[in-house]
Amino acid sequence: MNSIHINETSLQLTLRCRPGQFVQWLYNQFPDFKVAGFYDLTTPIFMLRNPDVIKKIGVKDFDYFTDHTPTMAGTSEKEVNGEQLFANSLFALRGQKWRDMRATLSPAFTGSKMRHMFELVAQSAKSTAEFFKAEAKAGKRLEYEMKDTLSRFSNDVIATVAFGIEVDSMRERENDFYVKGKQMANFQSIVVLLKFLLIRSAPSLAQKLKIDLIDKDLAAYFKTMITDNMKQRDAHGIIRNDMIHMLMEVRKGALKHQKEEKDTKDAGFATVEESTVGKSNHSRVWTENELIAQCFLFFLAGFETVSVAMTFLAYELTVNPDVQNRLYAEILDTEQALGGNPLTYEDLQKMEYMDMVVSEGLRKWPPAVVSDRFCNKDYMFDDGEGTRFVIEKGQTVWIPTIAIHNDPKYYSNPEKFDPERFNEQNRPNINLGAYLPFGIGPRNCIGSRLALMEVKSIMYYLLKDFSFEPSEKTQIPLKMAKNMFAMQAENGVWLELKPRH
Ligand code: HEM
Repeated sequence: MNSIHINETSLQLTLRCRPGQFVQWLYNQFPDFKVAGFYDLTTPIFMLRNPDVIKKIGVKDFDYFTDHTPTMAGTSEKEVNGEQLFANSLFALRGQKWRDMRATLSPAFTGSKMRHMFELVAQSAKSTAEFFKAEAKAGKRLEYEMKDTLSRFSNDVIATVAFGIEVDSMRERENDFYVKGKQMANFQSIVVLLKFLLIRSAPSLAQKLKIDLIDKDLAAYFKTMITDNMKQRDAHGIIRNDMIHMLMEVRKGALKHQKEEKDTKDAGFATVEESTVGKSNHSRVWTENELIAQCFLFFLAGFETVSVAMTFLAYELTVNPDVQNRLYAEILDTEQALGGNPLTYEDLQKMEYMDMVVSEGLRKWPPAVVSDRFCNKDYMFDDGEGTRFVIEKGQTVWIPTIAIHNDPKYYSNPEKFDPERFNEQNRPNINLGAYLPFGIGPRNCIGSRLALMEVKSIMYYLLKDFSFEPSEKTQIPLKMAKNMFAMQAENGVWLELKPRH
């Protein structure tokens, strides 16, 4: 192992750099090493540079690396007070409490639950396409910045799926849910950055002050929405196939994995199989706040990531018209086979080229550029080839997803957008330690099936009626903006939707 000393915190560096570039720069410093170390001032961080090492730490030796680094939450279960939202969310929870929450929520994200939720997602996708059709009919030119446009769609999906309300952010552009949601997801605001730094540098003080990354007033707004919604449903016996319904089932102890549930790759190649942790039993009873905290996380985890995935995919389809045409042909075939019936979750899953295209989009532009793990007991790293050293309890390891996805060692000509990497013949050759859009092991993204369903649905409904074309504002090739948390194009991703009929 070799190491490098960075005289700025990684926070400072990422503020000045483009996030993907920063990770790739670090990764490229040590091309011959499986693990490289760097110091974030005095804190050592181990960067895992090898797919087999990533699988070992992420899956086989998961018990040493169950949690994320406590930069945003207390360091122990006792330190997280019941009222905090982010700290009680699945992403931030630690140890046994995380295991219990994962097992509680896992049955809500299976293929069969997604099948039920599909209608809500498809409704939002259809409504978005209808909006563009109406604009075209009114004689308007359909030139849009896609991040803004598609984040309105992903906002409406989270509103309907996680908060149980219907909003229309394409037509009512400044609706409360969208405006407040955007504020909540804005991790670049100076207040959030200061809170982040305080939690990170003085966790005990942050704990005493009950600091939470989520703003109090915004939290109150969304919390009231959820509790009112639950009361209405209780009072009137309303059942709606969404996350609130699932959480109400959790309260009754009625949400369980179905025995016959098939899991592997059912929603697409990029999904990660749920581990035994997610399928285990526990007897913990959750408070209302602990359950509501999960809806907030679904918003934070699903809003930006899904918008980024869709935006960069739209760009690639625009600059690769041959891929777009082939995908359109598959959409037409699917529509014809439907014979006038509405698209179902199963139909979407059957679209093989769509899955190849989405998998390649997530390879080239992974919305989560890096994943981390926190070592919870001393770990002897041994690659069996002479490299042995201890990763101490309290130290952090990084999985540099974007760098691995763009390393020619694993993907030849990585700059090329080539869905054929994921065709039936090539799929078995992909090392799963080198394809990590939704992370790895038991701590992988619980929402991957929902995310893929969103991306595929919107692409289906938009491409059915419009082609994606470059406009004068399209920046080719794209340049990335200096943005600490998000993958963002410098001038946005502009393109034109041209009506097909
Ligand atoms: C394309 C979209 C998305 C991408 C690329 C993405 C990626 C990720 C990644 C990389 C992780 C960390 C995994 C690890 O460390 O191994 C994660 C965790 C998580 N994601 Fe996603 N995600 C997406 C969409 C969503 C959606 C729609 C939801 C919502 C419901 C969601 C909910 C979560 C949650 C709750 C966690 C924490 C899981 C845990 O700690 O047990 N994500 N996601």
